[in-house]
Amino acid sequence: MKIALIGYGKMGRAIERIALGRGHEIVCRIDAENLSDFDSPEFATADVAIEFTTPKTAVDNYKRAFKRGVRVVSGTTGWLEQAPEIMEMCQNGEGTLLWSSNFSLGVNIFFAVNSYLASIMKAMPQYSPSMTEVHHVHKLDHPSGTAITLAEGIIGADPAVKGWTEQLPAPEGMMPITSVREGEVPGIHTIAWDGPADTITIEHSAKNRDGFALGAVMAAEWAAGRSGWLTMESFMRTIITPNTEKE
Ligand SMILES: NC(=O)C1=CN([C@@H]2O[C@H](COP(=O)(O)OP(=O)(O)OC[C@H]3O[C@@H](n4cnc5c(N)ncnc54)[C@H](OP(=O)(O)O)[C@@H]3O)[C@@H](O)[C@H]2O)C=CC1
Ligand SMILES: O=C(O)C1=N[C@H](C(=O)O)C[C@H](O)C1
Repeated sequence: MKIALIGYGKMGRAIERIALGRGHEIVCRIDAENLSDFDSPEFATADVAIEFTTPKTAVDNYKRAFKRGVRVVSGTTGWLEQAPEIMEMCQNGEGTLLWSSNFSLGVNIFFAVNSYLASIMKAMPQYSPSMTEVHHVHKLDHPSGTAITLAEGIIGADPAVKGWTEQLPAPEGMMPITSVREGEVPGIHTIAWDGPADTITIEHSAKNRDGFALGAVMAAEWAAGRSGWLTMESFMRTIITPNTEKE
């Protein structure tokens, strides 16, 4: 598969290493200094562009790729207020995007465990949830995209949790999310359901960026040949329950 990289930072480089190891070809590397390469013939040959840049640049990058007819797999976080516009473009046939707040297969399993736990806790009003995420000091957004996805999983499964907040103490019915930035931590997400007699805690801790990069390349392999608004849930179903994908 021919891959264009948009963003050649920590994730772009990890993805390049994993993609080459899986036999793919990198046809183009676009970073902040060479945005004109979106117009290059090499970029247009890509089966898929993998985009990991910044909250402020992701949406423009999607639109530039869509104009060249190149589908995008993106993990950039912090741009979701513009998601309805991009989703509509994809649903109208103007582009293809698979976005996920976290491409790690382990985190995607954790998403399912989190929603399942929340669906059980719906019957246990004596427990209330809170979340902490820890990342490296270079991270531009908070809370992390993964924390927002986890919060949405809890809110969708337990009607007693009305929303999430970064405010402490949290208003009644709101789940607090605390963001910690320290050193070079790749990413830790912890959810605690606290009750009067005990606390139930689940946690995902990334050891490095390889899990994110491998998941992004595998998702790109799946996305090549598909079009529209693609989801990580659909891709994960092909791994977890391989013969039941509905499309
Ligand atoms: N979904 C997931 O699984 C994961 C998501 N992420 C997210 O991915 C994003 C990137 O993370 P990471 O690689 O660690 O960040 P880095 O800062 O290491 O890399 C970002 C790169 O994007 C470049 N860049 C900036 N503006 C543009 C632009 N307009 N077009 C192309 N490239 C540009 C930067 O160049 P320069 O430095 O010159 O400005 C930099 O090289 C973040 O939003 C992060 O939260 C991270 C890990 C996993
Ligand atoms: O910025 C990062 O590094 C990460 N960002 C993603 C997020 O915001 O959830 C995913 C991962 O936790 C690493």
